[in-house]
Amino acid sequence: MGAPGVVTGRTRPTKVKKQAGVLKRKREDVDVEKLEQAVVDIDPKNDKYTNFTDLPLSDPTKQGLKSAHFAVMTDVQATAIPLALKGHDILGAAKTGSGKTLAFLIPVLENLYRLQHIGTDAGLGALIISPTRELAIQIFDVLCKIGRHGHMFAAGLVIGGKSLESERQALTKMNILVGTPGRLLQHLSQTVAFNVDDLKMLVLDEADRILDMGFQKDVDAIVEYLPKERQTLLFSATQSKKVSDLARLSLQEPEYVSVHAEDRTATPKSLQQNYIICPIEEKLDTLWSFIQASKKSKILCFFSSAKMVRFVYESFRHMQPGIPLLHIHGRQKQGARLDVTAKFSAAKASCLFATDVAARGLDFPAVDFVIQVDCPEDVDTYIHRVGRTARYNREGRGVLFLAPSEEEGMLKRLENKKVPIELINVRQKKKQSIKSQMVHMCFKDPELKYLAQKAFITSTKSIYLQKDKEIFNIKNYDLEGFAASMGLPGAPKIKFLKDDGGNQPKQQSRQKVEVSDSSDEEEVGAIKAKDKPVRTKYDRMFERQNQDVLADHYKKLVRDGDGDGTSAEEDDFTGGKLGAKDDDDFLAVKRRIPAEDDGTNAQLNDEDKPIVPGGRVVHIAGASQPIIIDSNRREKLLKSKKKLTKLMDKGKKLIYDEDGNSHEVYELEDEKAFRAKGLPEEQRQKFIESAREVVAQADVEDKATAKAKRKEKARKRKERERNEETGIAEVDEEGGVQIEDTGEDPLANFLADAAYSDDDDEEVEPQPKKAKKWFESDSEGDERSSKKRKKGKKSKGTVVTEPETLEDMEALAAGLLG
Ligand SMILES: Nc1ncnc2c1ncn2[C@@H]1O[C@H](COP(=O)(O)OP(=O)(O)OP(=O)(O)O)[C@@H](O)[C@H]1O
Repeated sequence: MGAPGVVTGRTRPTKVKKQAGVLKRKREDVDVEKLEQAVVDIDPKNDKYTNFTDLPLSDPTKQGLKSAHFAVMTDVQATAIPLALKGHDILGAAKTGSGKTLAFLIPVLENLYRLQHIGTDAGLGALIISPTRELAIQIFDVLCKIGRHGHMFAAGLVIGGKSLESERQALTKMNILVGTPGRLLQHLSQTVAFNVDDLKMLVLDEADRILDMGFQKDVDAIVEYLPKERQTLLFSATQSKKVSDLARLSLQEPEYVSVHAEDRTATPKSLQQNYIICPIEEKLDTLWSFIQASKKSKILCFFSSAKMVRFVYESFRHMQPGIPLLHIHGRQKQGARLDVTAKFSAAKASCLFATDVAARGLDFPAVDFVIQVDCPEDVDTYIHRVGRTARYNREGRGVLFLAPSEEEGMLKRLENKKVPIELINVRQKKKQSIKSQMVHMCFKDPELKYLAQKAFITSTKSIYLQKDKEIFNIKNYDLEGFAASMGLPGAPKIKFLKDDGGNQPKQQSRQKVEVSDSSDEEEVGAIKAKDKPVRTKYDRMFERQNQDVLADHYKKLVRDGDGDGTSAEEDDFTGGKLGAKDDDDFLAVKRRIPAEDDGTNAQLNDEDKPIVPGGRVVHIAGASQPIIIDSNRREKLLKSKKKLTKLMDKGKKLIYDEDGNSHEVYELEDEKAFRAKGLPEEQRQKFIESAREVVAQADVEDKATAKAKRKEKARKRKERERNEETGIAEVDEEGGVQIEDTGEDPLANFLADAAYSDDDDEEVEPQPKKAKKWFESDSEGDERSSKKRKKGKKSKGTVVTEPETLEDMEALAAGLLG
């Protein structure tokens, strides 16, 4: 078995090797005949198988199982493998972590082996479909693990992420393929050489998920390509015997392998399941406190939206929780998702925040706790989420957070599906409040605040869109409190339609939205893109709604025709987990773009009628020329404000003469008139002469003005000094010296004086340097105080005159001492 996309098998370059190959082939033929007989002899109803070695398996498979230390079969393996070896179609339902992967992989290897469906010419023999890329990779890894010891199949993984071309070349040589529905369908419809006519087996892991609404179309289309005569195996922890599904997949008399019916619980025995009552506004406090109390554990926390996952991850990370945090959701790039799964698998203590993209099938080793922070949409989702712990007889704990209004409905449903769960209480002593930290972080970091707003909206929206209204009723949640718990100053405005869900399109499962969202480029994107018209950022901008939920100014921007729609958030917001169609039904606030101001300024008038064949003429405000719309591309141009501005006339710069007539900046004179005035050189000289005279005259005027100004200033200065000398100065309340108000700003005076002081000429009278009197430095303070003393500060606001007579001096002294 080889690496993804690489054909494995042996090459035979030399004669000796060729002979060895022939011998080997013969030995295999003998082996195959024996095996065939042994399989015919199997009696699944009566025989009891315990170990893998009890089954008629090929040597390479036995070796592979042995080297991976798989010896004793699990219940589902012991029941399903014998039936599948005999070629039966199977509907397999067994608990999470019970070993379903081997229950279908072993029959795949064995049945193809016995048919000798091997080598590049044999074509595709088995197709294994998984709902997520991570799960497909995991299945492929197990296939390689047990198939690498002597099997010569070519096996490949088709999940996207690589170029179609490179996958295409390898694809045509594969015997076994593991893939996600979207990418597989893409190859089936586009890769001509991909031949599935001889397909022997089709396997659907997490079959209920693959057959539900999210993948329905893709899977039906894939099945159309496959031969009807084939063996089909369907496995899931939450499998049902839906007749419609059986018909869709042309199952023939399927064997129903249901292992958990016997012990009367739908979940593993080694799993301890509890729930706590936790109002929505206390979820973050409770989760934080829980993490603080379990820093040495491996914890997996589920949320209903990718934005919430991001918000909790980012905010908790800032608060340094003392345990490595990770996050995974469908909007991450494939590389990042794989990195996270690898890190969480390898970690001893870690906390992973996840959406339901990690709910199914993933086999993280030794997870201690699964915390369902947001209530799952249904019991099946609960079972898959909680099944990430307590796998293959190991112990594990699941804790479900239920809002008071969710309790009754959810418990009823869990009980109906045989899920044993008990109420526990949170120790109030251990509970910490992180509200103030959240507020502080959101205040300090606008990006986090914005993320909080988006997380609030998607979480609320996800509750609102739940189909099970008995459990989820948006009116029962304290949304203001919820927003406050996230550090937001108030709940972002979201208007729900009066029609409270009655007209909702039948709710798509949240998982589905998440998963299909996760695979923007690869899984579904390429196929679905075909059905949808191409939408540009500008299109999305005009279609966007409810923008005022996040920013009032944005609406204003759009009304002003100023938004360019290129904000980084745009994709995030419109491409969120819940699709644009949901937005229409969910949010009442529509962006209003008046027809006359719709951002295009294109006014279609009477002349819109086609006057040229195949086109119509449109006049654009501000453009001198009409444009002809004769193609879709041109039609789109009308919607693009940016492109339209290019068509508009550029403005002209004008100057106005004394009579108020406008002229262009450069106006060309009539040539005849110009020549009549004389030779160009003479005209130039004349012009220079006249300009020189004008400049000289202006110079004389300027000098006179400057001189007059200086004289005036000198006069004012003298006057001030005279005033001072005659004592028209006051001592202000603070004890500072204040000039009598002359109606001029002393600072302005000072600056003006300084400006002129540089170019003082002989006409300017010498300036006594007293200006600093009003703006002194610290050292000058002493001088001032001595002067004050000289003038005699008697009391605040009292005008004091210089003592002239002896009596005056005695009176001043008495005042100073008194
Ligand atoms: N016979 C076996 N002996 C020992 N370990 C086994 C055996 N079969 C499976 N396991 C181990 O049990 C774990 C769970 O197996 P697997 O992932 O196939 O479970 P599953 O039933 O597909 O779970 P889920 O429903 O969550 O997808 C794996 O780690 C696998 O290696």
